[in-house]
Amino acid sequence: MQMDRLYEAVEARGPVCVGLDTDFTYLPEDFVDSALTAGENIFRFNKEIIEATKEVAGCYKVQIAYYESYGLDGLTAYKNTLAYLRSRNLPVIADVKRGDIAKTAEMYAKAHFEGDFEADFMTLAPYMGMDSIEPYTKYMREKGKGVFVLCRTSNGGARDFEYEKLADGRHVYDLVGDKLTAFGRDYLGEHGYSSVGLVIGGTHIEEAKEIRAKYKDAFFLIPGYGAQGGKAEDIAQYLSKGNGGTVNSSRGILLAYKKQPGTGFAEAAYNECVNMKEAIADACSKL
Ligand SMILES: O=C(O)c1cc(=O)[nH]c(=O)n1[C@@H]1O[C@H](COP(=O)(O)O)[C@@H](O)[C@H]1O
Repeated sequence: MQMDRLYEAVEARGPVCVGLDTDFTYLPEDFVDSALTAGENIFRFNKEIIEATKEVAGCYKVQIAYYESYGLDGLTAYKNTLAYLRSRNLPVIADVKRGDIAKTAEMYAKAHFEGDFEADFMTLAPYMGMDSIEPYTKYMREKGKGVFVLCRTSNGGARDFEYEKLADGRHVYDLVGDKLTAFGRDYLGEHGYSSVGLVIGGTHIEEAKEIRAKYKDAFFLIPGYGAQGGKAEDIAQYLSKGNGGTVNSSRGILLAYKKQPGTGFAEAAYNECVNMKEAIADACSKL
């Protein structure tokens, strides 16, 4: 089961999730091979980032928009990046944020859990309701796949809908978390975490302790570290003994070389992962 595998990867290598949100403009000029396409260069860059960070990252998240924006060339880079990660036995989250009626969701599940774009996990948006989530369970049962459902996101706009209060006093994000964790209880793994995980942004911390305590069996995907301002001491509160979640940083890792003059991008990415991992471990030890 992939959620058990992710738990074990975090236990072995730490909670850092390297976000491969690779825009062509992030590539150092002297790295770009002008004989190759944008997608081919992006894939070359990703391979170096993966090789440099694979001992210090629990998993990888590949944001599909960065690849779609380069058309078929970008999607080839997306496919190659997923295949490369899977061939090295590194857990990979397809950040595709899907959400649609059940029949269409069946196709999204097929698109991202088998074939050219097969990943171990995918991100989902819950707005259309539980029948838009249900079709993914076929792949949880048959192939052990997992999903991360947006619950309380890292952006400022989280306040527009997710923080709205219901008549019973709960936030809309509480409703999402309560429903999804109840639903996920049929898919618990041996480490106590369900194949249905939640996306909990690391930038809002008011209710961190409450959220962690309430959703004990939900593994969290925690974006917002670094470029969006999330700090290790805040994020640590969403983890449970340093596990139970994976902390994403994309620009902070891919562009680390710009803050480390004289250091190549792959080594700078490694350094950033190590700093992040140590800062989170230190913050966890102080809780
Ligand atoms: O689902 C996500 O991954 C996600 C949810 C959320 O609440 N906030 C958020 O930033 N993300 C993603 O996490 C990554 C954050 O990137 P950086 O801000 O560059 O570290 C991007 O791929 C976002 O699409």
